[in-house]
Amino acid sequence: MTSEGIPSSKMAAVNMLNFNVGILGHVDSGKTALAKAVSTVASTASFDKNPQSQERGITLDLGFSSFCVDIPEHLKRDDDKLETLQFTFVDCPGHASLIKTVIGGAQVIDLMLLVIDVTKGMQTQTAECLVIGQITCEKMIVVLNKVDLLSDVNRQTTIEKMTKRMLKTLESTRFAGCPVVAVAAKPGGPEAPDLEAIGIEQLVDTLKSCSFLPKRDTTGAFTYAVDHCFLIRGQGTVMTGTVLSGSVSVGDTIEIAAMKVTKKVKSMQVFRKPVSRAVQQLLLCKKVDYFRGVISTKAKFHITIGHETVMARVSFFGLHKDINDVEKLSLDAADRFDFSPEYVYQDELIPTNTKPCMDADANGVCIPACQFALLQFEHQVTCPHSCLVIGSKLDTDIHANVCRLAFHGKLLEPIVDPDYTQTLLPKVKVFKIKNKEGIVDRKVDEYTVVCRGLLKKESKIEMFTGLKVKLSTGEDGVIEGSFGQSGKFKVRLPAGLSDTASQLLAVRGKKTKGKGDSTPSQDSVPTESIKVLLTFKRYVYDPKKEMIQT
Ligand SMILES: Nc1nc2c(ncn2[C@@H]2O[C@H](COP(=O)(O)OP(=O)(O)OP(=O)(O)O)[C@@H](O)[C@H]2O)c(=O)[nH]1
Repeated sequence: MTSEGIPSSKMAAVNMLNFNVGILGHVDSGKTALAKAVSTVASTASFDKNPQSQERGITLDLGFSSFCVDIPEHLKRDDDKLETLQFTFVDCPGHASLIKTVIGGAQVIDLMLLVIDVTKGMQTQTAECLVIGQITCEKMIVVLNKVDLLSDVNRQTTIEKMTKRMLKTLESTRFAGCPVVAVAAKPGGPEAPDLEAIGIEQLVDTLKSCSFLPKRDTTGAFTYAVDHCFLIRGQGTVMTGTVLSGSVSVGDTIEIAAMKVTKKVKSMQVFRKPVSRAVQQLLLCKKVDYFRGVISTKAKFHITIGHETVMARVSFFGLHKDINDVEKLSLDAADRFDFSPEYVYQDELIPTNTKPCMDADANGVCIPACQFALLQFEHQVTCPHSCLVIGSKLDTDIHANVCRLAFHGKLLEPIVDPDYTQTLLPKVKVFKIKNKEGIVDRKVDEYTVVCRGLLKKESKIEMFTGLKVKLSTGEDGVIEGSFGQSGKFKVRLPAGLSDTASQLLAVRGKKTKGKGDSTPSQDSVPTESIKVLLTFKRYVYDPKKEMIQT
């Protein structure tokens, strides 16, 4: 197995620093044209080479390309020998239906180029890309493209107006005051193939000054997000992608978890140059979320981890105030959270606030405390430790003009299904405390009563066998097992029935006997019914389907 053209290229030579730049924006804003204008090296899947892309006239998957410059002064360190700065461009699709690919691509970027068609301004997917950028990367440059389409007379004023408008929009985001560069990536459009791009030099200068030393962590298990996979005759299977965590060297054996196979790494390349080692690339951030829909517990969301998007049921459970882990949301969005306060995380009872505790930061932006969530995936997904998790509602109508990204977070602890592997069992204890109430139906003897109304007819009573209950007359009991087929069950009372309970049950017995019916109906139940109360913990995730008594 070889890993050709690994774009985000960790692996570069020791004297080269790789910096990943995502190119995002609304469909047809000119992202691919910009990638082409600014790059000198193309990978296998760049510049819409995919025949389907050419047929449909839109970018369908991620395209990787690069160019190198001398290492800028501000990145030079006395103790290192960095000579070259390589910008790797990740050209993302712009069509609304391809947002999963954009989210996947954006998770490997350090800086985002937000491309805007200067004749159109902010469009729906521009806004969505801005949200993705806020979640995934640290810096942004706005690129106003197609300035050649503006008349000579109005060009400068239109660029200035659009720049002001963009900076106003970005004021409340982490990209406030970011650079705005005007370009024409492909002046004249498709009809003028030979015209030289305008403004690229200024863009390159801005890129150089905005570059920084990205955080790279080579520790932890090796996890690789594959974006393309194909066969090369004589070489075998080639996978291109990005290292999300850990590192890998030629000769290492890697596991492809989804296929349950292991393979040996034969060779690796970055933009066709052989390398011997690859390390992690991902930068983890948490940003503003503008989702306007309802985020309710137990609802299903599309969850994206790396390049994979899987449906999962999301259970929110409690609040935790940790200033380092704070997420900013508008009050409007935060108010729509449906919190379930009774959950417990690792034996610690979570505060029972029903609304997030609100703080305001220096700018008056409301900051709700962090929210724990349990994700139950519909099928297995490979998750690197502490990876970025983005939840979205991708079934929303793409013409609805709304943001589909709902929430984001960091993976805290994986819970592996024991059916898949015996090596890891759930460590996280997430359960809900449940109270159930029924009534004592009749006395069998001094130490046994039959109860009903607590469990449904179809409930598996054996799951409740052995759990402790309490009668409203004070006796403690233990569920012994089912009685008949209608949801009734026997309760054993180790200390026996109290006199009060015996009397109440005797009165009741007489009333029902008079009607000639050995099983009292609901109407014949006297008002003095004895209640049976059960309190237990139910796991939100419980592969063994255990009931745990509080
Ligand atoms: N006039 C003019 N046309 C441009 C410019 N840049 C791109 N175009 C044209 O705009 C159209 C879309 O360009 P692309 O680069 O494919 O746009 P894109 O944003 O990558 O498109 P998707 O990835 O499908 O969203 C093409 O016909 C380009 O020739 C420019 O600077 N000026």
